Amino acid sequence: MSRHRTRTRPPLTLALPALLAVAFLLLPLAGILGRTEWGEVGTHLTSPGVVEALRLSLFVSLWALGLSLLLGVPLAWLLARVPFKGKAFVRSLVLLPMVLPPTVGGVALLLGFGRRGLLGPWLEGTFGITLPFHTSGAVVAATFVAMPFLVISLEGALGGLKQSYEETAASLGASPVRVFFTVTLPMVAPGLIAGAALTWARALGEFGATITFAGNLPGTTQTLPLQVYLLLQDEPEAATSVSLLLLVIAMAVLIALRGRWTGTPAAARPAEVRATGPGPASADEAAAAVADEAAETERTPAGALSADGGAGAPARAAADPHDGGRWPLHADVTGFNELTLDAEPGTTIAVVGENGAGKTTLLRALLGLTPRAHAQLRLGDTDVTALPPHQRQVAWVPQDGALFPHLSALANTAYGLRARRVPRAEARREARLWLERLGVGHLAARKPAQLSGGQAQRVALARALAARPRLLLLDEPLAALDQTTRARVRHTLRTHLAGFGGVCLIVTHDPVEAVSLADRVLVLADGRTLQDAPPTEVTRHPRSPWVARMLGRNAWPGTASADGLVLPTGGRLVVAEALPEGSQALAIIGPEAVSVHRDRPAGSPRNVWEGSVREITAVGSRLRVLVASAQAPDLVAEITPEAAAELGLVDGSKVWTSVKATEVTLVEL
Ligand SMILES: Nc1ncnc2c1ncn2[C@@H]1O[C@H](COP(=O)(O)OP(=O)(O)OP(=O)(O)O)[C@@H](O)[C@H]1O
Repeated sequence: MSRHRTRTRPPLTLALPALLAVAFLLLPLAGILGRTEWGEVGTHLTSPGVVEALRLSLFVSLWALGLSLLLGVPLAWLLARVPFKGKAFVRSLVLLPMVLPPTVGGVALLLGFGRRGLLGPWLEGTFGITLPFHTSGAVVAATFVAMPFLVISLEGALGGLKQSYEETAASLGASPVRVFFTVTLPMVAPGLIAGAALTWARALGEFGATITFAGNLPGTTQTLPLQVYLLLQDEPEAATSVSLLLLVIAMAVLIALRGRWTGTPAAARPAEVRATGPGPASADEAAAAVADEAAETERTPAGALSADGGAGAPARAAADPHDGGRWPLHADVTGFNELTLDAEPGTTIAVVGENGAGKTTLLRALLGLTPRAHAQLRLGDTDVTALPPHQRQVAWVPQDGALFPHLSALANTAYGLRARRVPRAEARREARLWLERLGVGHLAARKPAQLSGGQAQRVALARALAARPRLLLLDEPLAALDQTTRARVRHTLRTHLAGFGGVCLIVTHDPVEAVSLADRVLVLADGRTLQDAPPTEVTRHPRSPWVARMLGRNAWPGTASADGLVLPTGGRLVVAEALPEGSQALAIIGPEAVSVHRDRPAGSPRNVWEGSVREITAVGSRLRVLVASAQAPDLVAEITPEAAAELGLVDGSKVWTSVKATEVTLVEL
């Protein structure tokens, strides 16, 4: 869709009333400007009465702002974050002073806090405070009408803030208070500043509630708006000058905010990610990637700068900043996930499974961030089950990295160390070391918005590793990267995970990642373990059609018979090594084991089907041919482009496929 809208002439029926509305709003302002006696403005505004009222107005409005911040910030936080009964009522209560006529507000304040009001006698008896006819009364009146601006603006900003920022900060070791002051508050700052400015401007202009509740005593409660009202009777020119002053202040606030009062935190935008499609989907590619990376690893000593490390990393980057601890993992997870996980220090486990299988829920349970699943978790000798997320030493890299947008790459990376009270200089030095190890040392001063998707991911990883975790959780760490960057970062990741003394869980949908990065593949289905085995075992004997297909294999479920498998369609598959008859099984056929022929093949293969080519796709230097048949499920064959040309294969070609019985592996389900 084009980003440029064609300029169209607005329909007259809309344009006319809209213009009238603008004129309606503009005319009174023009009146003030037109009637101002410009030569006298200085005299009017410096008269003792006006100076006194201005001083009082500033005093009252700043106090009202202070009170609004003190009470309104927690209230906005409560409304945005905590589910509780009666929230709609509280929100209406907050908004009420905005729609209530201010004089009614003043009456209500009198009946609540006045001398004969509900709380007044107690305030007077206990503290000697009498609000009406006192400056404090003017402050209360201004706070009453102005605080809603702060609360709704901040609530909007907090609501728009993705919680993964705060959760990541907690996983890096920051206490809730630290998270609030170092992440939440800076990220909602635009909303907070806008709300505060509007609150102040509203308090400065308050009239009705103040005159009703606090009276109109010069020097005590007579603020500028009240003075304007008085001056209008005796000195209309002076009233115009003071009105002009208030108008200028109000306009200045609005112009400074430029519409930011909607409260959307500008900083909430995650670092731009250059997303591309999912990764290659064949086990061969995975194997090729492993081979490539093994070669790379040979050339790159562990701990040294990676292949993509960026030029000029200093030699000290080769020092190992891992603190040398070894933390085996034991987890019993209950709830949506029902599984037990044991892993030796240094194990990398790829967590795979269909959408909704419970991968993210498992990670969040280990972090202690979800009530949907509970993890009894032991890391090394420490049982961390009862500890809050920030004390578990479980670092989490969510899918989008969740780099704090208001901090530089360096400050992001140092965040976990600072949270653990490492002195600033040392934390920054160690953070720089990690950035260099991950090949992004030269980007230390950049903000996340100035990083590419790949760079941001590496910074996020550096940040997690720098926090000295005992368990590392990576949620699709490479999903957002293009193929080339993905291969590089994968290599970097492997190098650094090799030195990590804890367990690392990587959620992935990419078979290359699962096979090449992990020592074990944990396959989840409905929150439970379907398979937990080394990648080679999962590739050879996948225990679910989904995993098999994810790894690029053909997977046909069926019922074991004496010589092979009976397919649900009624067809048969002959295998060399049969399973006990009647058991449910999965036949795994590598696409390279499927032969494609133009005519029915003669000779040994017993599994022969007639079909037609439905799709031909290129995968690396080979072609994958999808053949549909009436007698068997769809079958993918992998052949060379030369073979395809010889056979004259195009979409729709009639072909025969065959698979030797020895090439089929049956896996009992
Ligand atoms: N907050 C929640 N409340 C209720 N159900 C939820 C919540 N979050 C997730 N679920 C459900 O729990 C199940 C597991 O979700 P989870 O996000 O862990 O799956 P996943 O394996 O990570 O999926 P994906 O690959 O799509 O990210 C899904 O059925 C999902 O709909």
